[in-house]
Amino acid sequence: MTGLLVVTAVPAEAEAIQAGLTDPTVAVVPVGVGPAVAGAAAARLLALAEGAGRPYRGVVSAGVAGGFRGRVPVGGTVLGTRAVAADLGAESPDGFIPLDDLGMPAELLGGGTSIAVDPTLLATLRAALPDATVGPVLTVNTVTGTAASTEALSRRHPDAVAEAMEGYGVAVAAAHAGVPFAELRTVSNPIGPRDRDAWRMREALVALTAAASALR
Ligand SMILES: O=C(O)c1cccc(C(=O)CC[C@H]2O[C@@H](n3cnc4c(=O)[nH]cnc43)[C@H](O)[C@@H]2O)c1
Repeated sequence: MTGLLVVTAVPAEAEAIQAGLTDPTVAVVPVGVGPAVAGAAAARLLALAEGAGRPYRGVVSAGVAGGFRGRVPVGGTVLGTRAVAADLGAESPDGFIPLDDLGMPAELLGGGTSIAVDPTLLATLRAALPDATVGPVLTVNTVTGTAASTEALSRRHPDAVAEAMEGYGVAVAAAHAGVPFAELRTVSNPIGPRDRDAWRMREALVALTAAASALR
């Protein structure tokens, strides 16, 4: 059994985590932006490790995220309880319909559009990061950038704390491989009308380095 696999979207996130790691068995790999590429890459890494007889004991989707105002501050740390595919479904004049509600056979939905993180992995991370905000993390294909879509997303997911673009893809890969999954994020920007000046990437990367010692 090897250590944890931590997948990030971009190298800057991987480097920030690497800088704060205390456990040498943790592997950190940048795999790309978005749920499709992150899920495909994570699935391959998990399968290669399993095939080599050294399966990872868990996989963590980590990196920066947008935070829902009033739920988590910019610079704050988030631990996901569920990875939610927030835009996987259909639009209708009456609003968004999640894929689970569209009558798909259950076996074609993998873990559904909301996948719970592993409780043991989450408990370990919570113990090491007691100040982290804990709650569902949405996975989106498009960064939310208008007041209307922020309001709609917030109404549909009143308990969600953050949105990012990879968690659900990695969670599906983990579920297929039978490997525990978790999500660790630090907040680079508030979710809302697009305002690049409000992004605090450096602050979020520093927070990622500080949180990295929890990955063990
Ligand atoms: O809009 C831009 O100009 C822009 C410039 C650089 C990067 C981006 C991104 O969209 C980065 C997405 C990347 O970071 C995560 N992330 C961070 N904040 C959010 C968010 O509010 N909503 C969704 N994803 C976010 C995400 O996981 C990606 O890996 C944009």
